[in-house]
Amino acid sequence: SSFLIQVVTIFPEYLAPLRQSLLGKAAERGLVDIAVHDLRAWTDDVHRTVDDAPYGGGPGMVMRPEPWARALEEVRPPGTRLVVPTPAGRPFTQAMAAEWAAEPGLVFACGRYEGIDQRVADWAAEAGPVSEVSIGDYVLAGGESAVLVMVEAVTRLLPGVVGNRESVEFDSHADGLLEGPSYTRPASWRGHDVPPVLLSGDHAAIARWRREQSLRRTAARRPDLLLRLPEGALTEAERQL
Ligand SMILES: Nc1nc2cc(Br)ccc2s1
Repeated sequence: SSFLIQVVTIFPEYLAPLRQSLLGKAAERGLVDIAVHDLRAWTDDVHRTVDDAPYGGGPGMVMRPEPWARALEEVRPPGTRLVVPTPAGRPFTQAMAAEWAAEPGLVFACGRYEGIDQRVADWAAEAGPVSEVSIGDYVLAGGESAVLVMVEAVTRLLPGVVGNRESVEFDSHADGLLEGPSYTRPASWRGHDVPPVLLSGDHAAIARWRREQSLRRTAARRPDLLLRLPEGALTEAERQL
């Protein structure tokens, strides 16, 4: 059965890339179904109003709850996870992507302005899991770009979408560390040579070298990931690196 992705947004054309490339092929092969809905279809005034001034004052506008509730009541199958991208959300992680890929589908609510009336997420939690997540510590103009990112991260984990399962299993972050450097031909290129161990054919030495490169790169770029490693993930020698 195919994984059903639904997106509710006031900029449906922004989600057009979901029909391209990887996702396009997966959709053609019936592995994933994508439906994009325009929130304004559920407004009831002539101006198709989706926003209003914030209670308590403050800058900007807030998205009104009623159009969202009508949209979600119509498109969200009971029990389906609702994902709400927001700069105030929990960090989106590869673990979340893997967890969500094992579910029957997802509904994404794309906020604009200063966000969606909080009661929508509270109300939606009565009918299934709700995940308020951010894709990074920067503020976008809306949730649509975040949805493109999360849809790509989730769908590439669906069985059959990425040809080479190995490349999925050995993803960066799969063992909690960053991927080390990669090389291909030519062995010597503009005065830069491929590390000789990779041409040695000594697979044990290559594995050791790759592990060390991952550790060094993780320590340099993402020391926070090292702190999060489970007990025993690093040998004593590796901790010394
Ligand atoms: N990092 C993120 N920024 C934003 C901004 C808006 Br507006 C909606 C969702 C997100 S996720």
